[in-house]
Amino acid sequence: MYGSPLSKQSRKLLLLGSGELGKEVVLEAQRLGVETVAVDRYAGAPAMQVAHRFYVTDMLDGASIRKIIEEERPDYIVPEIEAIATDTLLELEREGFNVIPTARAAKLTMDREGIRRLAAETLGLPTAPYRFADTLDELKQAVKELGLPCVIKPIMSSSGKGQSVCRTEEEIEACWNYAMEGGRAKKQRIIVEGFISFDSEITLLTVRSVSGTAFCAPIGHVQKDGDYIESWQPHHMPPEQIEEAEHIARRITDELGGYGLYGVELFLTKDGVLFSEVSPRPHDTGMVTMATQDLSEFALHVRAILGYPIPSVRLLSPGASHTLKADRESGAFRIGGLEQALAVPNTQVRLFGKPETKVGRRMAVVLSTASDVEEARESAAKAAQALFIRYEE
Ligand SMILES: Nc1ncnc2c1ncn2[C@@H]1O[C@H](COP(=O)(O)OP(=O)(O)OP(=O)(O)O)[C@@H](O)[C@H]1O
Ligand SMILES: NCC(=O)N[C@@H]1O[C@H](COP(=O)([O-])[O-])[C@@H](O)[C@H]1O
Ligand SMILES: [Mg+2]
Repeated sequence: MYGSPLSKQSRKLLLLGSGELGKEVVLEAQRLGVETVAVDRYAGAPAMQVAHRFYVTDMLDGASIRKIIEEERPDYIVPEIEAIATDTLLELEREGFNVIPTARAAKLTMDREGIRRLAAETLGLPTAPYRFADTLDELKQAVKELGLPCVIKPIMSSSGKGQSVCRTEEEIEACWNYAMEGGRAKKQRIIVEGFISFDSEITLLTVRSVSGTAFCAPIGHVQKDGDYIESWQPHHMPPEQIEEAEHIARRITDELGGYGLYGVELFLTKDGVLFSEVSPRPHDTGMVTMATQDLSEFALHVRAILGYPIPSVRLLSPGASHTLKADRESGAFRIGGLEQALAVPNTQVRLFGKPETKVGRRMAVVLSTASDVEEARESAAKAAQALFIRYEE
């Protein structure tokens, strides 16, 4: 029970991170009459454009996020990106604030080491073989132990930033330098993983609510340079493989706990399903659910957070998503081609409204439905190809 936004009786949700995923969380929260506050490192972030209020700050600065939270006193603190001062979240939780899904989940998933050690070493879930390295020499040793090719990633990064595949010994140093530049935080540690030649990879959206744990239909996706290009739902899997995937997702999300939606990333291989990583929040590949499900991943996240029941999740139609990415840096640009893109049947376009482009930055997504996944993928790809960015500086 709560009153209207901006009243004394309101229910308040504060987002840490205000990108395209947060924008949808804010919209869903507002549908349920919740007051929303968006925080991110730059002004004009997508979720800020739709929230009741916003703050611009460095989210790795614990004192600064504490100040905002103490002033706002939100009912729910909802992390939307990995790189946040999570020790401050742990303290705030101890002081009685509600961090979604939990401060520990945010802390463990912020760095690849925390979540990988928990999944592989504590829970015994199958993963790619891995090592950690703090120096170039340690990296060389790790590569020797794991063999080539291998995948090198900063422990704190997302959307493939700083990530590369190392194929020869000569490439090790370049991969190291790339990882040093790409990490979000100042921390220099990296993870090296054995390269997995998977048949396909999926995200299993898993929602924990008062109604228990529910799984969405598996979402297949294709990634390029560590970042997602297209996704589709459902990804066809034999029932035993779905069971294996759900078993892994349940183990890791039960361990992390709390209420909210998780995106469990899994590799499907000939030797079984491997755990890759987990987001304790809506997942980029899950944007497809805005077209395919009765309740999108964002609606599910908000319902779970507010403590409302989720008796069922229905897949209404097969569907696909396809991203539009920028290829240079600019603060003056227009996105065109919507006339052609929207002429594709059963297709929608979401422009995120980011104020600047950067090389590889995701600016929009196309969502298509069809009677089967293949057709939906074709429609989404066709519409995405029709979209373009015209740079004016
Ligand atoms: N060990 C591996 N073997 C083969 N491919 C891999 C491996 N690790 C990662 N990849 C590929 O790179 C993609 C991105 O990796 P990962 O999910 O770890 O990075 P990320 O930066 O956290 O991405 P995001 O934030 O978008 O989830 C994976 O989805 C997969 O396609
Ligand atoms: N894979 C994680 C992911 O997709 N996160 C989404 O991208 C935004 C950052 O985008 P930006 O780097 O373009 O600002 C985040 O705020 C979140 O919405
Ligand atoms: Mg990932």
